[in-house]
Parts: sequence; C-alpha cells; structure tokens
Amino acid sequence: MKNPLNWAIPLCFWLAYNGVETVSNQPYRTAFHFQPPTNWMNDPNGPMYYKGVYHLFYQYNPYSAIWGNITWAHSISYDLVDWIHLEHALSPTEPYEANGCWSGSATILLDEKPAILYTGANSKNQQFQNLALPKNKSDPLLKEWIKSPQNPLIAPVDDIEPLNFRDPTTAWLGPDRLWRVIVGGEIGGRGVAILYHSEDFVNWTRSKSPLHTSNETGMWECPDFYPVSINGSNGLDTSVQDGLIKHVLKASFNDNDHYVLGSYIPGTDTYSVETNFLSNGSDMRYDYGKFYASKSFYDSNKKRRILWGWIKESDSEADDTTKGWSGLQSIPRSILLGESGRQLVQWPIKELEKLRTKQVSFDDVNLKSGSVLEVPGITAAQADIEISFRLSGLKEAEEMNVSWIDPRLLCEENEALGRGAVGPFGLLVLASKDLTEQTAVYFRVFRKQYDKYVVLMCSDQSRSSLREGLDKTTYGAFVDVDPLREMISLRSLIDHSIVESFGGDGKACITARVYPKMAINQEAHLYAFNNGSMDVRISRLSAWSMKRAQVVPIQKRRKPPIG
Ligand SMILES: OC[C@H]1O[C@@](CO)(OC[C@@]2(OC[C@@]3(O[C@H]4O[C@H](CO)[C@@H](O)[C@H](O)[C@H]4O)O[C@H](CO)[C@@H](O)[C@@H]3O)O[C@H](CO)[C@@H](O)[C@@H]2O)[C@@H](O)[C@@H]1O
Repeated sequence: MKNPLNWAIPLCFWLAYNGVETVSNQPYRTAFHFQPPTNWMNDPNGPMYYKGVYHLFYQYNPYSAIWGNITWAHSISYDLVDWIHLEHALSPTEPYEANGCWSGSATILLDEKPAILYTGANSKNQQFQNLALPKNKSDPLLKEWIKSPQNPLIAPVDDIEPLNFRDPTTAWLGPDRLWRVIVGGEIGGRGVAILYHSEDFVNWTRSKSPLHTSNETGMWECPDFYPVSINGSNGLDTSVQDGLIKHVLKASFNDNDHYVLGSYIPGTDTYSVETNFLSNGSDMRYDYGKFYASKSFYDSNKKRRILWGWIKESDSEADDTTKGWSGLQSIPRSILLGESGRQLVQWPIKELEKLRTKQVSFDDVNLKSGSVLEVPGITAAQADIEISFRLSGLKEAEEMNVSWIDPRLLCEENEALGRGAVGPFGLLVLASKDLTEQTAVYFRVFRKQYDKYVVLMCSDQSRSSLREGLDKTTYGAFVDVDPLREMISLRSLIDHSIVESFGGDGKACITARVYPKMAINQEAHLYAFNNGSMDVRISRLSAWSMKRAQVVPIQKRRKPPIG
C-alpha cells in the first residue's frame, strides 16, 4: 500500500498556503496574528528592517508554555504578514545570562551593521546589558549572532537596583556623534529611564541625570524613545533630531504601555514632557486592553514607524499547558502623532489587507433602538471589520458627571446589555447564534457641556465565554472624536481568540483575549447592535473574511503547487 503521508503532507501545505481552514482541536490559535508553533512567547525584541527583510525577535521558552529559559527566538518576513521561523538568535549560555536573555533592541550602526543590546539575568536575577553582533552582516537573514567578548557591557552599580535594570532601547546618535541608549529601571521606588553614552557601542558611560523619571510609578520595563513628526505623515528614524518633531517616551508598568510626549534637546539630553506619567489625571496608553512590553522600529523601506506589542493570555497557566502555547504579538501597527498633536494614532499596517477575501458591505443603514443586525456571509471567527456611525439627536445624550474619570470603570458600570440614550452601539463579535456568548465592542456618548460631548469606547468580555476561570475584565477608553461633526469609526480584527479594536481612526485601541466555548470557527457570528434609546445610522460597514497568513519554519518553505 502506498504511504498516505506521500499525499497528506503536500495537501496540508497546499491547504495552509491557500488559506483553507482545516478542522482543528486548537480553536484559539490565530490565523493572521504572529505566534510561534508552540510554547511561551512574551515581549517583541529588536524588530528591524535590514537588506529587504523584516526581522522580529521575541522572548521565548523553547521547553514549555510557561515563562522561563528565556531565549531570543527569531522570525523573518518580506511583508510583515507571512513569516518564516529561523533558528534561535540568542540562548542563555553565559553566567551573566544564566536566567535568560531578556528583552532588548536592535540598532543599525553607521557602517550599516545591525547590533543587538539585550539584558542578561544571572542566576540571582541581577541584570546586565550585553551586546550581540551578526556573524555575517552580508546575510540578509542575519541567522547567526555572536555575543561580544566584552559582555557584560553595563553592570548595575551605585544606586541602580540590580533586580530592576533592564530592556535597553534602540540607540540614537547625538550631534556629538555619541550613541545614546536608555535602560529601564527603578531607583528609590521611582520609575526611571537611565541614560548612557558611547562612542564605540561597547564602552558605555552613565549620564549624570536620567533621561526621565516619575514618582507616580514603580519599575519601567521595556522603555522606548523616538521622534514623531508634528505635521508629516511619515515615521522618523530614531536618530532624527531636526524639524518639527516631538519625542515619545513609552514605559511598560502596571500591565499596560503608557506614553508621554515632550521635547528633547539632544545637546543637553534634556527631555521636557507635556504631562508626566499618571499625573493630573493624564493616562495615555498605546492600548487600553491587553498589550504590553511593546517596541517600535523605523521601517526605512516604507518610511513609517511600526509598533509591536505582546498580547498575553487571559486563561490560566494550566490552560496554556494544555494548549501547549501562550502569547501572541499584536498586528504590526503604524504609529504617528495625531492631527491634534496631543496623542498618537495607530493603524494596522496596510499589508494586512492582502489577506482580505470575501467582502460584505452595507451603506447608510438605520440601526434602530434596541436592534441587533447580523452581518452574514463571512468567516466571523477570522475577519476584518470596519464600521462608521453617524449620530443625530445628540441633545438626548446623558450628562457626563465630572467624577467619571476612569473609562474602564464607566464601561464596567454601563455594560453593553444595559440601556443608555446615545449607545451602547457597536459590534458583537465571536458571538454564538443565540448570543449567550458575545464580546461587545461599543461606544456610548455623553454630554459634557452645551455642544461638547465625550465618546466612550468599551470592550466588554463579561459574556465572551461560558467557560469559568478566565480573566473577563472589561476595558474602556475615551476617544477624542467630536460626534457632532465627525463619524465615530471602529475597526476590529477578529482572529479566533483575539479582538484587536481601533476606535476613532486609531485614536483609541483596545485589545482583548477571549476563549468562547460555542462561538468558535464556523459557529461564530458577527452582529451590529444598538442598545441606546436613540436610533443611530451605520454610514458604512465593510467586513471581510481573512485568509490565513503563511507561517513556516525555514526548512519547510516551499513554493505552492501549481495548478
Ligand atoms: O522575559 C523577561 C522580559 O519580560 C519583561 C517584560 O514583559 O519582564 C517580565 C518579567 O515577568 C514575567 C512574568 O510575569 C510577571 O510580570 C509580568 C509583566 O510585568 C506581569 O504581567 C505578570 O503578572 C507577572 O507575574 O511572566 C510570567 C507569567 O506571567 C511570570 O512567571 C513572570 O514573572 O520578567 C521578570 C522575571 O520574572 C520580572 O521581573 C518581569 O516583570 C522584561 O522587563 C524582561 O526583559
């Protein structure tokens, strides 16, 4: 008898290459979000564009679905959608990294050679900053990395707390031709971006003052520091210092990525922020849901800045062990300063649209008070949806109370099934036919004064699954949109167990992890809904089924069969 594997293996490849869904006992694995084949993944590390190839490294446990044995895994892509997994780039081999090769960044040096700075944690978890260089810089795949014999380059001395000293940023070049880098830390209970200078990328000197610090927060993990253009639509290289620019400082703490905007004077390394982290009610976050330890890079190919973030699980470690994996990366997002100049805006990279297939659209539909409208005909568990709402009758909006400053709490108290005046209206995603399972991504509008309104965006996971033991926290954000003059837009990327949503053209982002019991694969449905007492108009809705991205190990990369 012929070996059935002779035809079964090529058939599986053909199906995968053509985006055809196969029956799977893994309903929560994603189709177009980046995941390693198995095991634990956390922070994105050292993303870069080099010689025509996009590189993503990430914190990875080669042995289990639980954090530990942290290694830099490495994948490459030509379009940030399809990925090829390569051999690991950095594994813990030296005493200064006995407990893992932790997070870090890549910098393209003046001779066009890429360099990685990363944190090593020794057996006592004391942290050191280290350098690795490619073995062969003319290999665009950068397959092999050599650790510097001078490692560790930066040790935790003086007032630096050795257990809280990690995650070097991409370096930037000052007018004095010295490289600068910041390392996240906590000194005297305050979050801090410790600044270093170097001429040769090997010998680093600590600056007298940190780049920035805040007494409102503890440890800053995974800082990121980069310029954004005030009036341009391109991203900027990390070393750009001239022109109409502001600088973004991002720090990861309290399970969220927070950022501030400010002006940076490279000559003196002074950074003056417009508002500080968590001060005076200010709390700007990249994403108000699950999104952590992110890192951005300048894509010189398309002149844009791209952001990646780690999306954790919301299930238990026992669930992760059963699934055999834990952790996703967000869709790469292009990130810019918004028109107001007061906040950043993010949008999924354009290349993602190549996965869109079957489209369903509605134009100018009245969504009556109390109605639920099914969006049929697409793969609702694997979809890209754009919807925009036009509102009239805003005078009926409920009054905003000045004490309502926490959007998450507001969403929790005004849940999707509750009735309001203007809203809740939005989408019910990964919903079962009978709606007992549903994740609601929606808006409510409140009146602040006269004709000033506040738009609240929520992602309500409380009914996302009939399963117990999951984190079903509701998330919320205010969206800086004027509903009198503008439409309220929402884009949601739905990928089996992740709902990544962009409100107000990317002014507010909320990512959620959900694990429906019934609403999986073909049993998932998509609806638009309005639980407000006022009708709202759907100006346009477009929903697409999404194909599966091609993700293969290097050895298995093949051309799809012809015919
Ligand atoms: O991989 C190390 C790099 O990751 C970073 C940022 O993600 O440090 C993570 C850190 O802890 C990982 C750990 O979870 C704990 O920290 C998370 C993020 O701060 C919290 O969300 C979580 O609730 C905490 O338990 O992840 C495992 C499971 O979630 C848990 O076993 C870990 O403690 O790694 C360090 C060592 O544990 C710890 O100090 C960090 O918080 C980055 O800073 C590192 O370079």
